[in-house]
Amino acid sequence: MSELSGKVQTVLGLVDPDQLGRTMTHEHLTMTFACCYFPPPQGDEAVAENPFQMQHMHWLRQNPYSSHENLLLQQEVPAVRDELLAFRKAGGGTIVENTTTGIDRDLPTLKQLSKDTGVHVIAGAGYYVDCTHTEATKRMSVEKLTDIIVSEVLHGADGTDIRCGVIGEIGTGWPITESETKVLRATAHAQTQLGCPVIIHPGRNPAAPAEVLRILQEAGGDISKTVMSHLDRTIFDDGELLEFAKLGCYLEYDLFGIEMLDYPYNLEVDMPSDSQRVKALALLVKEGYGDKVLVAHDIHTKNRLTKYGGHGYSHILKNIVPKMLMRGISQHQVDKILIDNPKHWLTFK
Ligand SMILES: CCC(=O)NCCS(=O)(=O)O
Repeated sequence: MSELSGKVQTVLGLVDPDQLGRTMTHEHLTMTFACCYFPPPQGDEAVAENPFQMQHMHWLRQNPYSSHENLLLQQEVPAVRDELLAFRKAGGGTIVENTTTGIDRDLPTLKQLSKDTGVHVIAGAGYYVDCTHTEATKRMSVEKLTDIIVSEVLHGADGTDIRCGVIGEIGTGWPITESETKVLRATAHAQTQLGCPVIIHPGRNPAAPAEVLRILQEAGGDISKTVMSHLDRTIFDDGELLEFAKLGCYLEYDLFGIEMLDYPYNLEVDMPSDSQRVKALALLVKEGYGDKVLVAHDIHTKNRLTKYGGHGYSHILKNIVPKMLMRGISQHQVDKILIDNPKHWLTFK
């Protein structure tokens, strides 16, 4: 039995799972999203160059990916520190920080933020989507990728001794590329060796989540210890959602706080509102999947920080939980979603 077994691995070391408390399973505290810049609508170029003014806040909420500066969350460490203190005050305990190789993971900063605020932070191993893979990464064998991921968990990542406590978010697009497929296989192999939690960023197509699970399962991955992220922008039909839920992974609604009309990465998608997200959670609970539901905000741009008039990392605790209760999700079930399910997912086998 490894020393990790029965424990959760934070950036400050191993902790007992009961210490985690209310947990956001998909956030970013420091990262760059420059890889996903999307040009502004014609005529909006000047606003896009200088969006952080009160009169542009609505524009920024609708076009968050069309301002270069908005994509540089790593410039906001002091504001994020304040946010984490507020998160603790609101009853939060733990953040799973999903930044992986390709979007500027910064482990020393995560460690410092955890020390400064008392919030447990769990860092992610592995690789983001194909367009961030270097040529060297694309040339690696599955075995080499597996060794790197295992080492990030056992010994530390990015030349530090700070260890990751989950694999992911592992980035995939649609269709899934050859390099992403290799990373998925390596993820499954590493998970088999480590007995660790895995979290996936699926492509923007309703078929993408199941295809990722198929690849992981074929490579020996443990689906029951795997989270499928971003279901809010991926599966819209209730019947399809319940079919997907049968596959046995954790089901994550992690874009709470994002309310936008046109989702630039897939204009076919109608991004749901927070009320619609709560409705999806209520459906999953009613249909017996309450042990599998997880929630988060996936903050990855500056405008979502309270410093810039955004909802911040405490939005779920302060605003969404009351809404969940109002829509018939019991307090017991809310506690499962915020405390028990994250704890079971994050504990090493
Ligand atoms: C790195 C953050 C991330 O990938 N977030 C998901 C954004 S979206 O694909 O849901 O638009």
